[in-house]
Amino acid sequence: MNTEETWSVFQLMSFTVMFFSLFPDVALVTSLRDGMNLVSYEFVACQDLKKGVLILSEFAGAAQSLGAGAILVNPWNITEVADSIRQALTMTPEEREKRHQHNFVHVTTHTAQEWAETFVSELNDTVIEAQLRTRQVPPSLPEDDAIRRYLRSTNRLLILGFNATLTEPVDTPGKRGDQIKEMELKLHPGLQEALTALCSDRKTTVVVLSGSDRKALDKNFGEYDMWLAAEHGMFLRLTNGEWMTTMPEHLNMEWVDSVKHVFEYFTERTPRSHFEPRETSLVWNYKYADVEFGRLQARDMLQHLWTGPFSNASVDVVQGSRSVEVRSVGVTKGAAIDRILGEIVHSKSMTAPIDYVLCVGHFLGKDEDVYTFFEPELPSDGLGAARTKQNDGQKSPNERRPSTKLPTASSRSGPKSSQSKAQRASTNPEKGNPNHSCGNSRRASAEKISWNVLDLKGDNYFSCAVGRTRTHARYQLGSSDEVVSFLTRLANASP
Ligand SMILES: O=P(O)(O)OC[C@H]1O[C@H](O[C@H]2O[C@H](CO)[C@@H](O)[C@H](O)[C@H]2O)[C@H](O)[C@@H](O)[C@@H]1O
Repeated sequence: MNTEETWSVFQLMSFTVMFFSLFPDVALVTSLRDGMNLVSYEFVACQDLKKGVLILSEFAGAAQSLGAGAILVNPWNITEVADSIRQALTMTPEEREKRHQHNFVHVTTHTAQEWAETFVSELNDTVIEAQLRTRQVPPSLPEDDAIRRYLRSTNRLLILGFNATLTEPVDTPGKRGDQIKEMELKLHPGLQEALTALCSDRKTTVVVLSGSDRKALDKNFGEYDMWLAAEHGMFLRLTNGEWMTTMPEHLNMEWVDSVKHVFEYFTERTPRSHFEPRETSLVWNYKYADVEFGRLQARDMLQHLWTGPFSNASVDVVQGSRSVEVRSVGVTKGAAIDRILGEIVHSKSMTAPIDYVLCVGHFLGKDEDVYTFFEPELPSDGLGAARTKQNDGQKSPNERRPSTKLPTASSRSGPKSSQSKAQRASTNPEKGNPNHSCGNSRRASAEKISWNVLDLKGDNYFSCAVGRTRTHARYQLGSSDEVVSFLTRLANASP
């Protein structure tokens, strides 16, 4: 482009901005096909004063991002277009303001910089996914070695997932019908004895770290002497204590109502699917539905979500093999474990390092960060090098397990812990039940613990994925039945 051409483009842009800012009450974009339609964005950007209304063809690419504030029309439908013009011209100032505000936030936050960052982040996600695909299937959990090392250690930590780790397999013959009826997660009946024994061992700390809500964990594990970490670790309690929150500060939950609405819509239209509302995430689950239909519905649902509720929200969408989960950015098991560990060490007044960690779960990809948290070295295949969107606002990979010197109530207010918040849990899952009344999460002790909290000597760490072969875990087990059998062996081996 020569100087003259550059100047003409500049003049044209200035003219567009001036024109859009001063004159129109309404912009009517009726393209029959359109890649994006930049004019719509320019129009929105210029409406700070006039709050003009955008009528936008549903065939324009911009409809996906500005659809929430614009009036969307099918340009072939002349009556609809005419109606929308009337609607726009007679719209109340409040409605104009609300619609404008929604789109203005989108235009001003989705900048070129943001686009570039998202692009790189998604590229990284793709690399990680590809690496996971080609990653070798990890070997089976070496049970004998895991038991031998367990017996030799003196301060052990067992981190157990719940769903599909400690529950009965869905496909157990004769059990499927029951599961469909109840849709509720239930502890595998074969586990009670082993769990009781493991939990009552003074050298062992057991944590159930689950995406489930507090109520589900209370119901299934309330009688054991263990730690419960609900909602991917956002809520924590010792079973004889009260729930506390480990939630990062400023967790944005404004998206919840609109996503709920879409989930309810799809639940009604997908037989045997169900929707699990939690406090920090929402899950639409189609594991009992027709899988093919469920997948089609999930795809359709995601399109709805991206064009509507997600357009301005800072959320992570985690697609499971039979579920769609939406969480605020920053809600992962790996992000929470640091804070959980801090609380455990503090509460137990530990004076010796944890010398054995077993971490077993059927965790979603985003939660696999809990496996890598305890790795003494970051993976050398580059998996740890990518900073993905899910990590935004959390630790960078190189900080992934920095806290071997863990923490005190006071040291936890350092740079990393400044994201966590000691506060009373905001909502009581069982209203009216005094046993669940929310408690103060952290004792404000000034005492400092400056020894290494973890001393796993490399080999005293067993991360194990259940029913998954594409994983960052070191080992795998086929199903929760195998978990039951292993935990039973572990419990029986202890003196
Ligand atoms: O957090 P947990 O209690 O240990 O459970 C692990 C996850 O279970 C659920 O996801 C799993 O089942 C889904 C179908 O029901 C499947 O789509 C997904 O791939 C599985 O990982 C649950 O939806 C997650 O929130 C749990 O974290």
